[in-house]
Amino acid sequence: METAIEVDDLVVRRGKRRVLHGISCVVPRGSVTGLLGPSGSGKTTLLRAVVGVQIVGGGTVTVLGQPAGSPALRHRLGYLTQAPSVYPDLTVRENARYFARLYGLGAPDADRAVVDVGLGTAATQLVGTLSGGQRSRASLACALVGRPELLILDEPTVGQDPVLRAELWDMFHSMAARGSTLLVSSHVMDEAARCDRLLLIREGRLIADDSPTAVRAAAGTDDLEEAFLRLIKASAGSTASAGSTESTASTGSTESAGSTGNPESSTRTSEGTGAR
Ligand SMILES: Nc1ncnc2c1ncn2[C@@H]1O[C@H](COP(=O)(O)OP(=O)(O)OP(=O)(O)O)[C@@H](O)[C@H]1O
Repeated sequence: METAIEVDDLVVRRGKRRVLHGISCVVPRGSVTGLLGPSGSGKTTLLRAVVGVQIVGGGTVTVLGQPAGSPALRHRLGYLTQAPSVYPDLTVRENARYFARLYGLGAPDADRAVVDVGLGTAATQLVGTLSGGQRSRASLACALVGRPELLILDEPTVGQDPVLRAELWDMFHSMAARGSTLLVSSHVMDEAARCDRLLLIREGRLIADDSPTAVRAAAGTDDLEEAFLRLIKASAGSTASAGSTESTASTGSTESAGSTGNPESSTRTSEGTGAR
C-alpha cells in the first residue's frame, strides 16, 4: 500500500484548548477515506493540518512524501473548505476558469469541472445568485479543476440532494480509480459506507481507522451508524478522565499557515478499530 498521508502523534491546540490529542493514521493512495465524527470533534482541524494551514503543537504530518504545508505540495493538493471559496461577482464558469489559469490549465479543464459537479446548466450564472448547495458545488469545481493528486474535502455534500450526493460520490470514486487520493469529512453516516477507509474521530482522538466492513465487525453490528454510536460510547469511558481537565469554552485564536513538521516522521501503522 502506497501512502498519501501519514499523521504521526499529531497534537493541535486551538485557542486555549487541546483539540487533537496525538492522532496517528495513514491514508492510502488512490483511496476515498472518510473522516467522520461528531460536531466539534476535530475533523476540520485535522484536515487543516494535512493541508498545512494549521499550527501544530506536536507530531508530524507527511503528505505525498513531504512535510504538510511544503510549497512543493501546493499544485498537488486541492482543498475544499466548509465556507465556499468562490467569487460571488463572477459566474460559475469564470470562477472555474480563473482557478484553472492559476494551475496553468485551459478553459476546457475548467468547463469539464463545472459539468462534473452538476453545474453545466448554471455555468453562466453569477455565483452570488446561486443557492447554497450550488455555491458549494461551484467551490468544489474550483478545488477539482487542477485534477490534484490529493483532494481534501471538508463536508463537500452538505446541502446537496440525495441524487446529487450519489453523483458526487460516484465522481470521487472515479477520481480515486484514476489514482487520486480523497480525504472527505462528513456528518452523514450513510456516506461512510461509500468510503474505502474510515477514520472516526471523537473529542480529538481517533477511535476507528479501518474499512467500513471491519468497523461493522468490530462494533458487532451491520448498521454503520449504530457501529459508530457503539464505538463512540465505548471510547467515551476511556477518555473521560483525560477530557475532564479541558475547558469547554473556546477562545478565538489567530492562526496562520505553517508547516506541520519534518519529513523524517517515523512510520506509523493505523490505530486499529476499537475503543480506546
Ligand atoms: N479558531 C478557533 N479557536 C479556538 N477553538 C477553535 C477554533 N476553531 C475550532 N475550534 C475548536 O476546536 C474544536 C475542533 O473544531 P473542528 O472545527 O476541527 O471540529 P469539526 O469536527 O470539524 O466540527 P464540525 O463537524 O462542526 O465542523 C472545537 O471544539 C472547536 O470549538
